[in-house]
Amino acid sequence: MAPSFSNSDSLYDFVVKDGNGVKGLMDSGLSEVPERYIQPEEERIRKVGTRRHNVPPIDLSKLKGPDHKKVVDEIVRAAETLGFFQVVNHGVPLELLESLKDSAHKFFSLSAEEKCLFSPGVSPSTKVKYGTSFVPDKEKALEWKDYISMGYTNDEDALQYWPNQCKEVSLEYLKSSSKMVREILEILIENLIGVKLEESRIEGIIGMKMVNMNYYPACPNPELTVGVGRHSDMGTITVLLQDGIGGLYVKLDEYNNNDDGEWLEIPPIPGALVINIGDTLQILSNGKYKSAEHRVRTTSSESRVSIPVFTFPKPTEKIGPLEEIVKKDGVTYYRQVVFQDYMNNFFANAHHGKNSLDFAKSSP
Ligand SMILES: O=C(O)CCC(=O)C(=O)O
Ligand SMILES: [Fe+2]
Repeated sequence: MAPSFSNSDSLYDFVVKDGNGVKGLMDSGLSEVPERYIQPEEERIRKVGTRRHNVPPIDLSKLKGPDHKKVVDEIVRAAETLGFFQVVNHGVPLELLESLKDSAHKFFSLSAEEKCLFSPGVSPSTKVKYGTSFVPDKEKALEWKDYISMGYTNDEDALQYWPNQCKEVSLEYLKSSSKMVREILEILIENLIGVKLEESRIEGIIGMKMVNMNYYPACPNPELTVGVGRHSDMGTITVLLQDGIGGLYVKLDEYNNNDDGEWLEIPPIPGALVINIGDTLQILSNGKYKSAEHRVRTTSSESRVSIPVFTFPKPTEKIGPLEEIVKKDGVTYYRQVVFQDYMNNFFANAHHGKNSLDFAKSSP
């Protein structure tokens, strides 16, 4: 029998406080989404009529060969416009991508009690967190998503504190994708300032990493809910593995000659990884590279998983437009902020498009 939640508070307790998540809600036999998940009209995602992003994925293996310059240009162009692109021959083994998706399903099929061993305050590490939605206590409508977040400090801690179902594969994913992240970042920075940044500065910009596993249960009313509301990622570069279900959208704007703010679906491509530019890189580049506004639709038929690796600056790092580019531009659009402060502000608010960047904007 479907449970009845006498009021919104008992639902909130069941999903958020007791750690049942959206998965627990669906497993309890629900046939329609509770009020608390219903998005206002303007945030709902219509599947019908949306176009797909049909630019072919960038072949990273061609960086080592006669097409080097062409591939660099493709990466730069994507970072300057959409802030989103897909890559193949990225150096992350294809079998690993399959194992990652399997292990995400394994983790989320555990009982709530087992997953709650990673809830904040219970988890053996503050870097490992099981949760639901984004910041539930700040959101009017909750997001239709559960997640496990695994912050990286060192291999030993990862193997000790990350969940058994996914620790080995996640660590391997983080390591093999990091090489590509560095390569892409170096290309983007060199294009911007004409030279390579010193090692210590690069390290500051990519010094913190985290692997997340997102789980979006099949939803009885996908037209009323969102998996993730519109947002940009706060870090430098995000690498994302999505399964074959689809539902990830990126917003077009004036940089794409599209003033209407149309949303394009990023279609799943077997073996490809999605790359997106985060707020940090928009700030460092003084606005030249665009952090991408994106969101996720829910689906009625099957559950979906996605597995991002986020690369951030170290929390103590001061980020602001690179001096070299400010000199060239003669104007600075962002102020210097300590990355920990940027993060605190990011997590203090529900998802709301690219408003996260306002925190770092220079006063006029
Ligand atoms: O599930 C996806 O495709 C994207 C998830 C996402 O945007 C995020 O975790 O920041
Ligand atoms: Fe995101």
